[in-house]
Amino acid sequence: MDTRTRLKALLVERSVRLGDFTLASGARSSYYVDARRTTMSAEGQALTGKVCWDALRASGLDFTHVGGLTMGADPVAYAIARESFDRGDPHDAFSVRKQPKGHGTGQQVEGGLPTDARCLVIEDSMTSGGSALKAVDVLRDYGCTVVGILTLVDREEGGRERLDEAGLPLVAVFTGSELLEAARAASE
Ligand SMILES: O=P(O)(O)OC[C@H]1O[C@H](OP(=O)(O)OP(=O)(O)O)[C@H](O)[C@@H]1O
Ligand SMILES: O=C(O)c1cc(=O)[nH]c(=O)[nH]1
Repeated sequence: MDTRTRLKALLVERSVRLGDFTLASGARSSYYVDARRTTMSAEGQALTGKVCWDALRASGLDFTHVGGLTMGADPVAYAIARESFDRGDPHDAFSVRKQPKGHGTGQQVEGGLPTDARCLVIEDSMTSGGSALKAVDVLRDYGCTVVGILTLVDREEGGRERLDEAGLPLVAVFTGSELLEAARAASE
């Protein structure tokens, strides 16, 4: 089985839930992708790094660093950074806090991101695109350039259109509908 197929199987098995859920945007949904249950697993870390790194290299996007709004983005970004090192082309990761830290350094961007970085913003699961765009705003205020977005799962609920309007290219590894279809087939 190739790595993308195995990662999809892991997402279907560990992350896709059918039911009634309230989303970050406030919208309701009949399914939820708890990507963390895949991306934080040992096998999921390895697969996420490989599949996302290949997708980014195929995209042609020119970036120096990867990261997004904590916490869903974190294990995806760290897996990509690790994979980039293993492939001999290291790209460091960073995390964007939802709020600046209330003590210590008071930082909102963690990981030692240089202000001349070309950032690739990471999402685990994108719905409205609001979380990705929040990370973009914080990174631009910090001084960085944002060159695009990668999401492990695009739920196809307006995020791509909002990013298009903002002039930001989106790389989506899986769609919500393909995961949902596989989950429904598996439960039959
Ligand atoms: O495209 P959007 O409408 O913004 O929704 C997607 C966001 O929702 C989830 O995060 P959540 O806010 O649940 O927080 P978490 O990452 O801290 O778990 C997910 O990790 C995305 O970041
Ligand atoms: O929109 C969201 O909040 C959301 C949807 C989803 O499928 N998974 C997730 O972690 N967040």
